[in-house]
Amino acid sequence: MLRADGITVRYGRRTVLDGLAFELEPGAIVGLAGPSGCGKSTLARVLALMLKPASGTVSVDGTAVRGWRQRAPRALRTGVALLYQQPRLAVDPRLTLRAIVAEPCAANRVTLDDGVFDRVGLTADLLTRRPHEVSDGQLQRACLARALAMRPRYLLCDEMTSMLDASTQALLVGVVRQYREESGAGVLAISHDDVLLRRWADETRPLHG
Ligand SMILES: Nc1ncnc2c1ncn2[C@@H]1O[C@H](COP(=O)(O)OP(=O)(O)OP(=O)(O)O)[C@@H](O)[C@H]1O
Repeated sequence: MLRADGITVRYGRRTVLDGLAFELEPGAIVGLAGPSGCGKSTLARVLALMLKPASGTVSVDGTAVRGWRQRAPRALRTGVALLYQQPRLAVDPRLTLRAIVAEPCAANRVTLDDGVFDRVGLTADLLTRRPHEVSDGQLQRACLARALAMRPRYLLCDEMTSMLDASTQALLVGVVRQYREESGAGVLAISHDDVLLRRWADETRPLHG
């Protein structure tokens, strides 16, 4: 279980999350709904151990998180993956797509399973290109491959498909669902598109700060 309790986040004087509790069960795909600006991305960043809340606790499969960002223990940090709306902001523009996918595996001494490229539909000719030589959809496939290569126990998708055309959306959602079936990972899906969310998630929960 990926669990957050009593999470409060402030940006300056503004409180965005106020004592929020949230649970993501293994094997579940939970949609997160709420108006723009209510703190969905903020919660995703807290759950991914990338943003330290002003107060509150996060635990990953029963282990309480004590350090955040680079200070989070590797086993906790690599167990939770976060995918963003804009893949171009999430990659090093100098690297090839293959290197982008391989980087976290190398840093964490995880063997890269080449099957991950097939899984997201990245062909060999795309893997030698750099981000400016591919489309947003192709780059987002690489970001998903990079996340899945680490076999996360929880996958947090923050508007992962919002910038993409319908067929790439469907492909990526299908890949995530299949990964969930095989691995029993828990998935959090954040999207403005209610229709997509209903199709994608087993249940949708409102965000109450
Ligand atoms: N780094 C930051 N510094 C200051 N304010 C921020 C920061 N990040 C987010 N905010 C503000 O906090 C509030 C919550 O932002 P957040 O991105 O979590 O909301 P959201 O529900 O994901 O919104 P959207 O659906 O529009 O993506 C917003 O008002 C936003 O402007």
